[in-house]
Amino acid sequence: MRAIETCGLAKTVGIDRELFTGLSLTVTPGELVAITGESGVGKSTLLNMLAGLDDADAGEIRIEGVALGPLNDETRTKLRRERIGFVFQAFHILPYLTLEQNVALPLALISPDSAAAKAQAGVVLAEVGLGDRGRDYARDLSGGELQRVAIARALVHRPAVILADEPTGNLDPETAGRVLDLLARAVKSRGAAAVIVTHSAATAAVADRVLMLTARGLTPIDG
Ligand SMILES: Nc1ncnc2c1ncn2[C@@H]1O[C@H](COP(=O)(O)OP(=O)(O)OP(=O)(O)O)[C@@H](O)[C@H]1O
Repeated sequence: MRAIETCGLAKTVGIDRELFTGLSLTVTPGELVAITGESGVGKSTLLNMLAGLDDADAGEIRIEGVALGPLNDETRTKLRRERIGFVFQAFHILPYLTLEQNVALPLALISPDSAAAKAQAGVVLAEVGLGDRGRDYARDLSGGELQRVAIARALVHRPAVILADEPTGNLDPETAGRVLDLLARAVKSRGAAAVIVTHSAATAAVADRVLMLTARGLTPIDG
């Protein structure tokens, strides 16, 4: 089964500015794909489309075999909450919640069992090396630590697909390398499919494939 499958995607923004056409991408479980390309070419737009947050003008996106196009908003939101995890550059971690509460948030959207959610949050926090910090408030953490919390939160509901937009953009190279290793190991051990938008060579180094986005779609870059 393919975790992500797109075929002939096209996207126009504004009145008639065509970002790309004929874009095809297949990502299998356990595979980590890095997408690079010039500023403004449409990398973040493509991630939003893969998450069902933005519509394609042509072509189809399937997540675990389910086509996003025909789904109504409610079903799309359900699929996104249950099957997709996000990591953003700006973290989106809430400062006045504890790490445990931040990481448990995606589970709260799926199931009301808060004790189980807390336990599960503790397990992923340990996986990212923050097992003893669950009761600390997010506002007291460093940038690298916050990014690890963001990764834990993206993984906690065991999504089939992980989408990351410049996940190490704010970090120094050494911390960025450690965070990426961790993300790559988590993707592999869980058999998730990951798409990471990046300008960083360090991300490209942990990826199984690096693809360049241009107006004509995605082209492989030789490692
Ligand atoms: N809803 C919209 N209406 C008009 N223009 C848009 C819309 N969404 C995106 N764009 C434009 O589409 C282009 C692609 O944006 P996007 O953020 O996807 O680029 P990117 O490749 O991620 O860039 P960067 O590397 O700088 O983050 C930009 O020029 C942006 O201004």
